[in-house]
Amino acid sequence: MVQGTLYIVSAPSGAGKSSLIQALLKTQPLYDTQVSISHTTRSIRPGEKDGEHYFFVSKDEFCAMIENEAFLEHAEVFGNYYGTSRKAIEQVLASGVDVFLDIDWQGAQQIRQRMPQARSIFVLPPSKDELDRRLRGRGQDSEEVIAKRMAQAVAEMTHFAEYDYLIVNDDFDLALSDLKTIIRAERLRLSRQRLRHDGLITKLLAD
Ligand SMILES: Nc1ncnc2c1ncn2[C@@H]1O[C@H](COP(=O)(O)OP(=O)(O)OP(=O)(O)O)[C@@H](O)[C@H]1O
Ligand SMILES: Nc1nc2c(ncn2[C@@H]2O[C@H](COP(=O)(O)O)[C@@H](O)[C@H]2O)c(=O)[nH]1
Repeated sequence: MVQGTLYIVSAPSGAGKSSLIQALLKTQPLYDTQVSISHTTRSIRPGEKDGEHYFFVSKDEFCAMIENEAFLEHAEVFGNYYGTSRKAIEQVLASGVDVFLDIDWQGAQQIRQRMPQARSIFVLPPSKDELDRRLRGRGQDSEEVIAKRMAQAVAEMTHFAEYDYLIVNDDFDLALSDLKTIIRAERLRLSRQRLRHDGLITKLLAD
């Protein structure tokens, strides 16, 4: 079985990374691509479901998971804790499915150290004004939370060069097409194709 590829997607809050990942998943079968569901201590937003958008846990539960080394990576973002379950990711990758992580730059650095084979994508907004408009347009965060996220946006964006790919999410369909192209190219990488088509290559090269 060829291992799935782990994709890290980061962006300043509101740039559209979750929307892009969700749109991509609609075009891919579940047996090919899945998104990781993180654990978080942040409060649940209207419309969010526990176990679907996040696993919403208390700080004590989160700390216990850190102690039990249950996270592949974890970080404090905008005053809340977020983490990626090690077991869930390892199981899905082992079954050959590609997994997307919607995580911040701190988590991305931890994953790169532990899994250098992971691929990473940074999503930029077309402008700061548009980022602000999208955060407000989403209508899910208070003024205080929006201000905190805008204040952190530049700090997040300074890490763009650490990523393998850069997508500017101005026109959504174009950005989605860029994301699909990246996935397609990664799947066509010689090393993966060789593993996948080992039998065929052996036959073709036989005398
Ligand atoms: N290309 C686009 N043009 C206009 N609006 C967009 C575009 N992409 C996303 N949006 C909208 O911007 C808002 C923020 O998008 P989204 O929630 O996907 O951002 P995010 O980067 O995942 O944020 P967070 O890190 O806070 O989870 C949403 O209302 C979404 O519909
Ligand atoms: N390091 C991690 N960052 C994560 C994880 N899950 C989400 N995030 C990032 O947090 C912010 C805010 O998300 P929101 O849902 O509260 O808007 C965003 O940048 C996410 O990418 C995680 O498991 N680890």
